[in-house]
Amino acid sequence: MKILIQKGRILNPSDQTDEVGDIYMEDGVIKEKGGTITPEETPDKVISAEGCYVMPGLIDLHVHLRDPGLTHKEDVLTGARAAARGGFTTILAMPNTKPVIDCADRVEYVHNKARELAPVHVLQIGAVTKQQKGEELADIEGMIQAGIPAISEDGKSVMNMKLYREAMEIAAKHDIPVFAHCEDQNMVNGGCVNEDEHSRELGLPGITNSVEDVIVARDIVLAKETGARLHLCHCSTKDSVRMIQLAKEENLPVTGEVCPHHFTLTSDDMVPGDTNYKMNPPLRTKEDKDALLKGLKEDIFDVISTDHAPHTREEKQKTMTEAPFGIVGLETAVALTVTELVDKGVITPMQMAEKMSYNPARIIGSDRGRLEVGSPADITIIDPEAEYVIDSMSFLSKGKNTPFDGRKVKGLVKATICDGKVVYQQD
Ligand SMILES: NC(=O)N[C@@H](CC(=O)O)C(=O)O
Ligand SMILES: [Zn+2]
Repeated sequence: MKILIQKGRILNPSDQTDEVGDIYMEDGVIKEKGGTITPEETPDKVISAEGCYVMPGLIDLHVHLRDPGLTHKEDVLTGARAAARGGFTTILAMPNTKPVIDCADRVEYVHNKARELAPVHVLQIGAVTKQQKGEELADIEGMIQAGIPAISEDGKSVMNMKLYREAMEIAAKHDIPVFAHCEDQNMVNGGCVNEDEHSRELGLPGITNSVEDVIVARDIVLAKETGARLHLCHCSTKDSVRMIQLAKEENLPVTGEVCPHHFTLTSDDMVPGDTNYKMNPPLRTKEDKDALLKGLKEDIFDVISTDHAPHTREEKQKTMTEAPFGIVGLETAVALTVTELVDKGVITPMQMAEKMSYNPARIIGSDRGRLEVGSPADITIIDPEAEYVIDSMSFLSKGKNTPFDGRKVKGLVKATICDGKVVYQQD
């Protein structure tokens, strides 16, 4: 397969180049880049990218594929198709499945299924403890042998610090990152939304900032002591921003991510009773959101991830206290990032390419996330000027649970190319 992309705005974080030109790829590898390219042989496909960003294929470090066991919500194939439509060429699957991915066989199950069916790269993350019970360590080294890019107990925190530190030591020894969902399991105490005037008004149990902050602090301390690379998932509080900044000033191996819903919405936007505004961590206050925006602008946050968390309509029709936490994100992340961050001047298009591709690649030690001659042809083409209304019924994901249905946005994925093959093209 030979593909020529013409006249795009090529954004390459690895050498910070931002220039209009062509890219030519053959057999899954970028062969030529820049200027006007006239290939010797006729390409199989020519894509006009005039007025579009051409970025290294987006990488989402935080996706719930629900496979095995909860495939009525999502499976490897539907999740990967949604990813391709959302501009992602690599996604990392969290291990809170049924059963939990806590041993090599289960990692291999996902990797084999993805290799066979998925249009994009799927990397399975391993759990920290067996069955995510927080009692004994999972077979971390076995899973590393099977190719996990990271370990995570996402969905909860490992509350036993001694056990967690042992896991961090193993991660440090093998130089894989620990992805941390920061939530004190005792302090959360049945909370379902942010603790503030809205939770009090609606009589809903609240989640304080300290539920997140104490674990962020704890995990940074443990990363400092063990040397483990710590990646803080879905940061939502203003103090988490300050703590990551402090850790970076000390040159600790700490990175942080923010999800589009947390930089777009606050608890003021919640529609009472609408469980599509219920996710973990919860939508916080304007003060918190402003701190996240500052953290994104100043590169305190390295990553934008989706925390794509599909649930069924039936489950999401339950009450605010009973419905599960989580919203889908793979098919709205690009638009929300363009609309809320790039268009408003919070971050540049180059920073978008860094936070959605280059930095995630570096965190997992991948050579992707760059547009260089000789690198794998994982490429995302985005029209930043295209305006449209988000329609959850058009999602390829099985999950339609989003608070952004009907929202007017800018920024459309025109095409996603993975290993030199067009895996999605907008028609
Ligand atoms: N974020 C969520 O609200 N839910 C996630 C778990 C998680 O990422 O914490 C899920 O698995 O549904
Ligand atoms: Zn989480």
